[in-house]
Amino acid sequence: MLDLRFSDAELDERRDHITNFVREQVDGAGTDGAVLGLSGGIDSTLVAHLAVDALGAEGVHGLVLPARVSGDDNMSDAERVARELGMSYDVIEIEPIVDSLLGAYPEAEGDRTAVGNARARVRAVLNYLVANHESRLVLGTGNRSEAAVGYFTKYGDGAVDCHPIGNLYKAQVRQLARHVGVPEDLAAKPATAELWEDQTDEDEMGFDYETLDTILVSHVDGPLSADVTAREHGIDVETVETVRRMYERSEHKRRAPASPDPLE
Ligand SMILES: Nc1ncnc2c1ncn2[C@@H]1O[C@H](COP(=O)(O)OP(=O)(O)OC[C@H]2O[C@@H]([n+]3cccc(C(=O)O)c3)[C@H](O)[C@@H]2O)[C@@H](O)[C@H]1O
Ligand SMILES: Nc1ncnc2c1ncn2[C@@H]1O[C@H](COP(=O)(O)OP(=O)(O)OP(=O)(O)O)[C@@H](O)[C@H]1O
Ligand SMILES: [Mg+2]
Repeated sequence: MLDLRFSDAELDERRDHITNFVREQVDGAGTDGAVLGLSGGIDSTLVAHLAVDALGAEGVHGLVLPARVSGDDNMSDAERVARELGMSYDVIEIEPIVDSLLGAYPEAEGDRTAVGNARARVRAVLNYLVANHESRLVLGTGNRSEAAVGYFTKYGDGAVDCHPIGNLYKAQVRQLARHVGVPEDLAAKPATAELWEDQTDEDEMGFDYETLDTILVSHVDGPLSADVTAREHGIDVETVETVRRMYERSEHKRRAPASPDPLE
């Protein structure tokens, strides 16, 4: 497997590059700061740290948005992040909103993916309620590994104004998080979307992030063929091809919606 970790000098450079990016996005939009969802996971925790670095604690508003399936430990970690960074935050239970959607369309009851994605979309609505009301930008927390395989909800956690860590692979997210002072228990946590009970990213995707990152860097974003990637890294060629297909099939999530070509 590839070791994607940055050198110490690169870590500082990356941190500065991202904090400058956040400042430029907020200033360029003429807004007064940023809002983001805090899940207690490593992606949102890292973005919160970088955003507070960039904008100061008063420039960042956190939303902790528990659902029925959210772990209490994750929600208390999310609050801990906001408190330790000194940023303002609200805790808003989203399940009554999800229940009301299902009351309006009961056919989706029990459909794990549809309901899970609705949770992510309810969070997006709340992020934008705050963004509109307080003149803030919504910060995305997606990284390159998730984006490449479409492992996010279209117009849910994907509905954001910019992606500060959008160029980082998951291993780099963990490393930069440790570098900026994210506590080790958060930096080491297994990734979970928490859209339904006991969900973990690696179980659902069917491979681990180390394998995913290696395939992305070598094959999907890099120059190696599927066969060479598999041989060089000791990965099944089927897994390499699965990742490639996930990348191709999720192209629509990374683009603006299509319209017909103009008539000649
Ligand atoms: N070719 C195409 N061109 C244009 N649009 C296309 C399309 N194919 C599907 N679509 C549309 O896209 C929809 C499917 O996309 P979507 O609604 O996103 O749904 P889908 O990709 O099925 O599910 C989201 C996945 O992301 C995972 N996730 C979500 C949120 C957070 C995280 C996390 O890591 O925290 C992970 C979740 O566990 C699940 O595996 C279809 O219902 C259709 O509306
Ligand atoms: N309970 C929640 N409250 C607020 N925001 C949430 C909640 N659950 C998810 N989100 C938002 O959706 C984003 C996507 O979730 P995702 O699981 O990919 O990231 P994460 O939890 O920060 O890190 P990890 O992938 O390691 O679990 C989160 O970063 C966060 O912004
Ligand atoms: Mg998570």
